[in-house]
Amino acid sequence: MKVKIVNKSPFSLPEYQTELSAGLDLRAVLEDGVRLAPLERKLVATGLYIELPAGFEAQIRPRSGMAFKQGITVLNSPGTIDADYRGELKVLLVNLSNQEVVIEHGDRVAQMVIAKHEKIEWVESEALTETKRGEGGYGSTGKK
Ligand SMILES: O=c1ccn([C@H]2C[C@H](O)[C@@H](COP(=O)(O)OP(=O)(O)OP(=O)(O)O)O2)c(=O)[nH]1
Ligand SMILES: [Mg+2]
Repeated sequence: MKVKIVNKSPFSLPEYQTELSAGLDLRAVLEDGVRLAPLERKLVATGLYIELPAGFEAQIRPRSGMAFKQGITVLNSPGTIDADYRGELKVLLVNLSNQEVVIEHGDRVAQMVIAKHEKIEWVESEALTETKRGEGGYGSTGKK
């Protein structure tokens, strides 16, 4: 599928790192590096603007390496980019480690997965179809 993109970043377009990768890595566009104190969050620019077709969204997700090694994750994960959004793609990072973490200009800070989604119409009803599970959840199965 072809997707329109405007690239105002100094970097090349986001790429799949391997042939069958689901995510396109996103690079931070920063004047200077950004410092994140423990539990601090910051919105990081990407310099990218995309135009998704109707019925698609982009999900901004953490990179597992950064999460494991540095405790950096995407606070609103998965971030939702709507098909009608025309603003700059931004990544909301949070530092969940107990140390300050420095993010440098050009670091790959998150990955973006393009996904299909449904658009639904509600059928408002008085009651729902009965099932074996019923209202059970939160570890209800396997209990005696
Ligand atoms: O990680 C993110 C999440 C969102 N957005 C942009 C694209 C998205 O289409 C728009 C709105 O996002 P969302 O619906 O999550 O935010 P909201 O708090 O509900 O704001 P709004 O009232 O503008 O929808 O912000 C980003 O750039 N990065
Ligand atoms: Mg919204």
